[in-house]
Amino acid sequence: MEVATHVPQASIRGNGVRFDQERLALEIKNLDFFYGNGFQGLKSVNLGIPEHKATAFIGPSGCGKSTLLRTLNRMYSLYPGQRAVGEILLYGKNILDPSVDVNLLRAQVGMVFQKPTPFPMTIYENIAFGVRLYENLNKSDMDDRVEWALSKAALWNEVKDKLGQNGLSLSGGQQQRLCIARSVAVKPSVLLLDEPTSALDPISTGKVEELVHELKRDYTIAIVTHNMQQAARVSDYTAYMYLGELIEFGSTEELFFKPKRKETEDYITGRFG
Ligand SMILES: Nc1ncnc2c1ncn2[C@@H]1O[C@H](COP(=O)(O)OP(=O)(O)OP(=O)(O)O)[C@@H](O)[C@H]1O
Repeated sequence: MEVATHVPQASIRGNGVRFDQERLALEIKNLDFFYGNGFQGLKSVNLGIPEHKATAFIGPSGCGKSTLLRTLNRMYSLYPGQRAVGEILLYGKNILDPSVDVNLLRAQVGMVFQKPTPFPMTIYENIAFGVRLYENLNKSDMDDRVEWALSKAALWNEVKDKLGQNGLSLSGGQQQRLCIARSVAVKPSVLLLDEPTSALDPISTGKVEELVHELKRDYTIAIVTHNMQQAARVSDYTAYMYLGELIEFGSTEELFFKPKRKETEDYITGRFG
């Protein structure tokens, strides 16, 4: 796979933001998205997502946050008639190219959904099942991988004595961390989190937020959230969207404290949305 080089000094990405010396995991170029009924969900989105950072997508309900996230591993292509036009470069390779193997893509770009979705199988199998699709590990290596993934998702200590129990027997917050472990187990480079805490209690939410901080050391994270405080807590960069357009993108601090666009300021300050 082609590897993107460091972005040159003062290069411009995503509505004017500068990424001095940031390496981009994903570059979205002139992206339009159409639902099966012809509705245009994204309009000419240009955005660079820096490697090993957390980037939040915020904006009012229906602005296209989830639509954008679902283009990044072509999740939309499970639905007939939906199409993305433009380019999404993952380390320089266009994932919208029809020759891309979407199963391999989804291992490289993992996704965690709003509601925890463990498989109805044991905790161990929840992790091992996905790994077996891509790798042929012996029992001892698979045991190590399961422990590694559960540790990465800060769940190992809570489940190490009950790996044979059904994943659905865990609490909601534990189930969500199990889903994160399942994505991590296949060693992705990017993790997409679609409102990962909206079904969780505050303590579980805090654990998942802490996890985002830990995980971005090894993975690039894109997170959709309707909660601005959460975006401010977990992300390094924030994209504000409205009606399918990317209105403003910048460091989270700048976007929240010194937004460049009036629309962003109105949303952040609660005058709109
Ligand atoms: N399957 C679909 N067919 C047609 N239009 C759709 C479909 N799914 C979503 N949309 C429309 O696309 C737009 C963007 O939806 P999307 O789910 O990306 O918004 P969002 O910003 O994630 O919203 P929320 O915060 O409410 O989850 C909305 O106007 C929505 O009605």
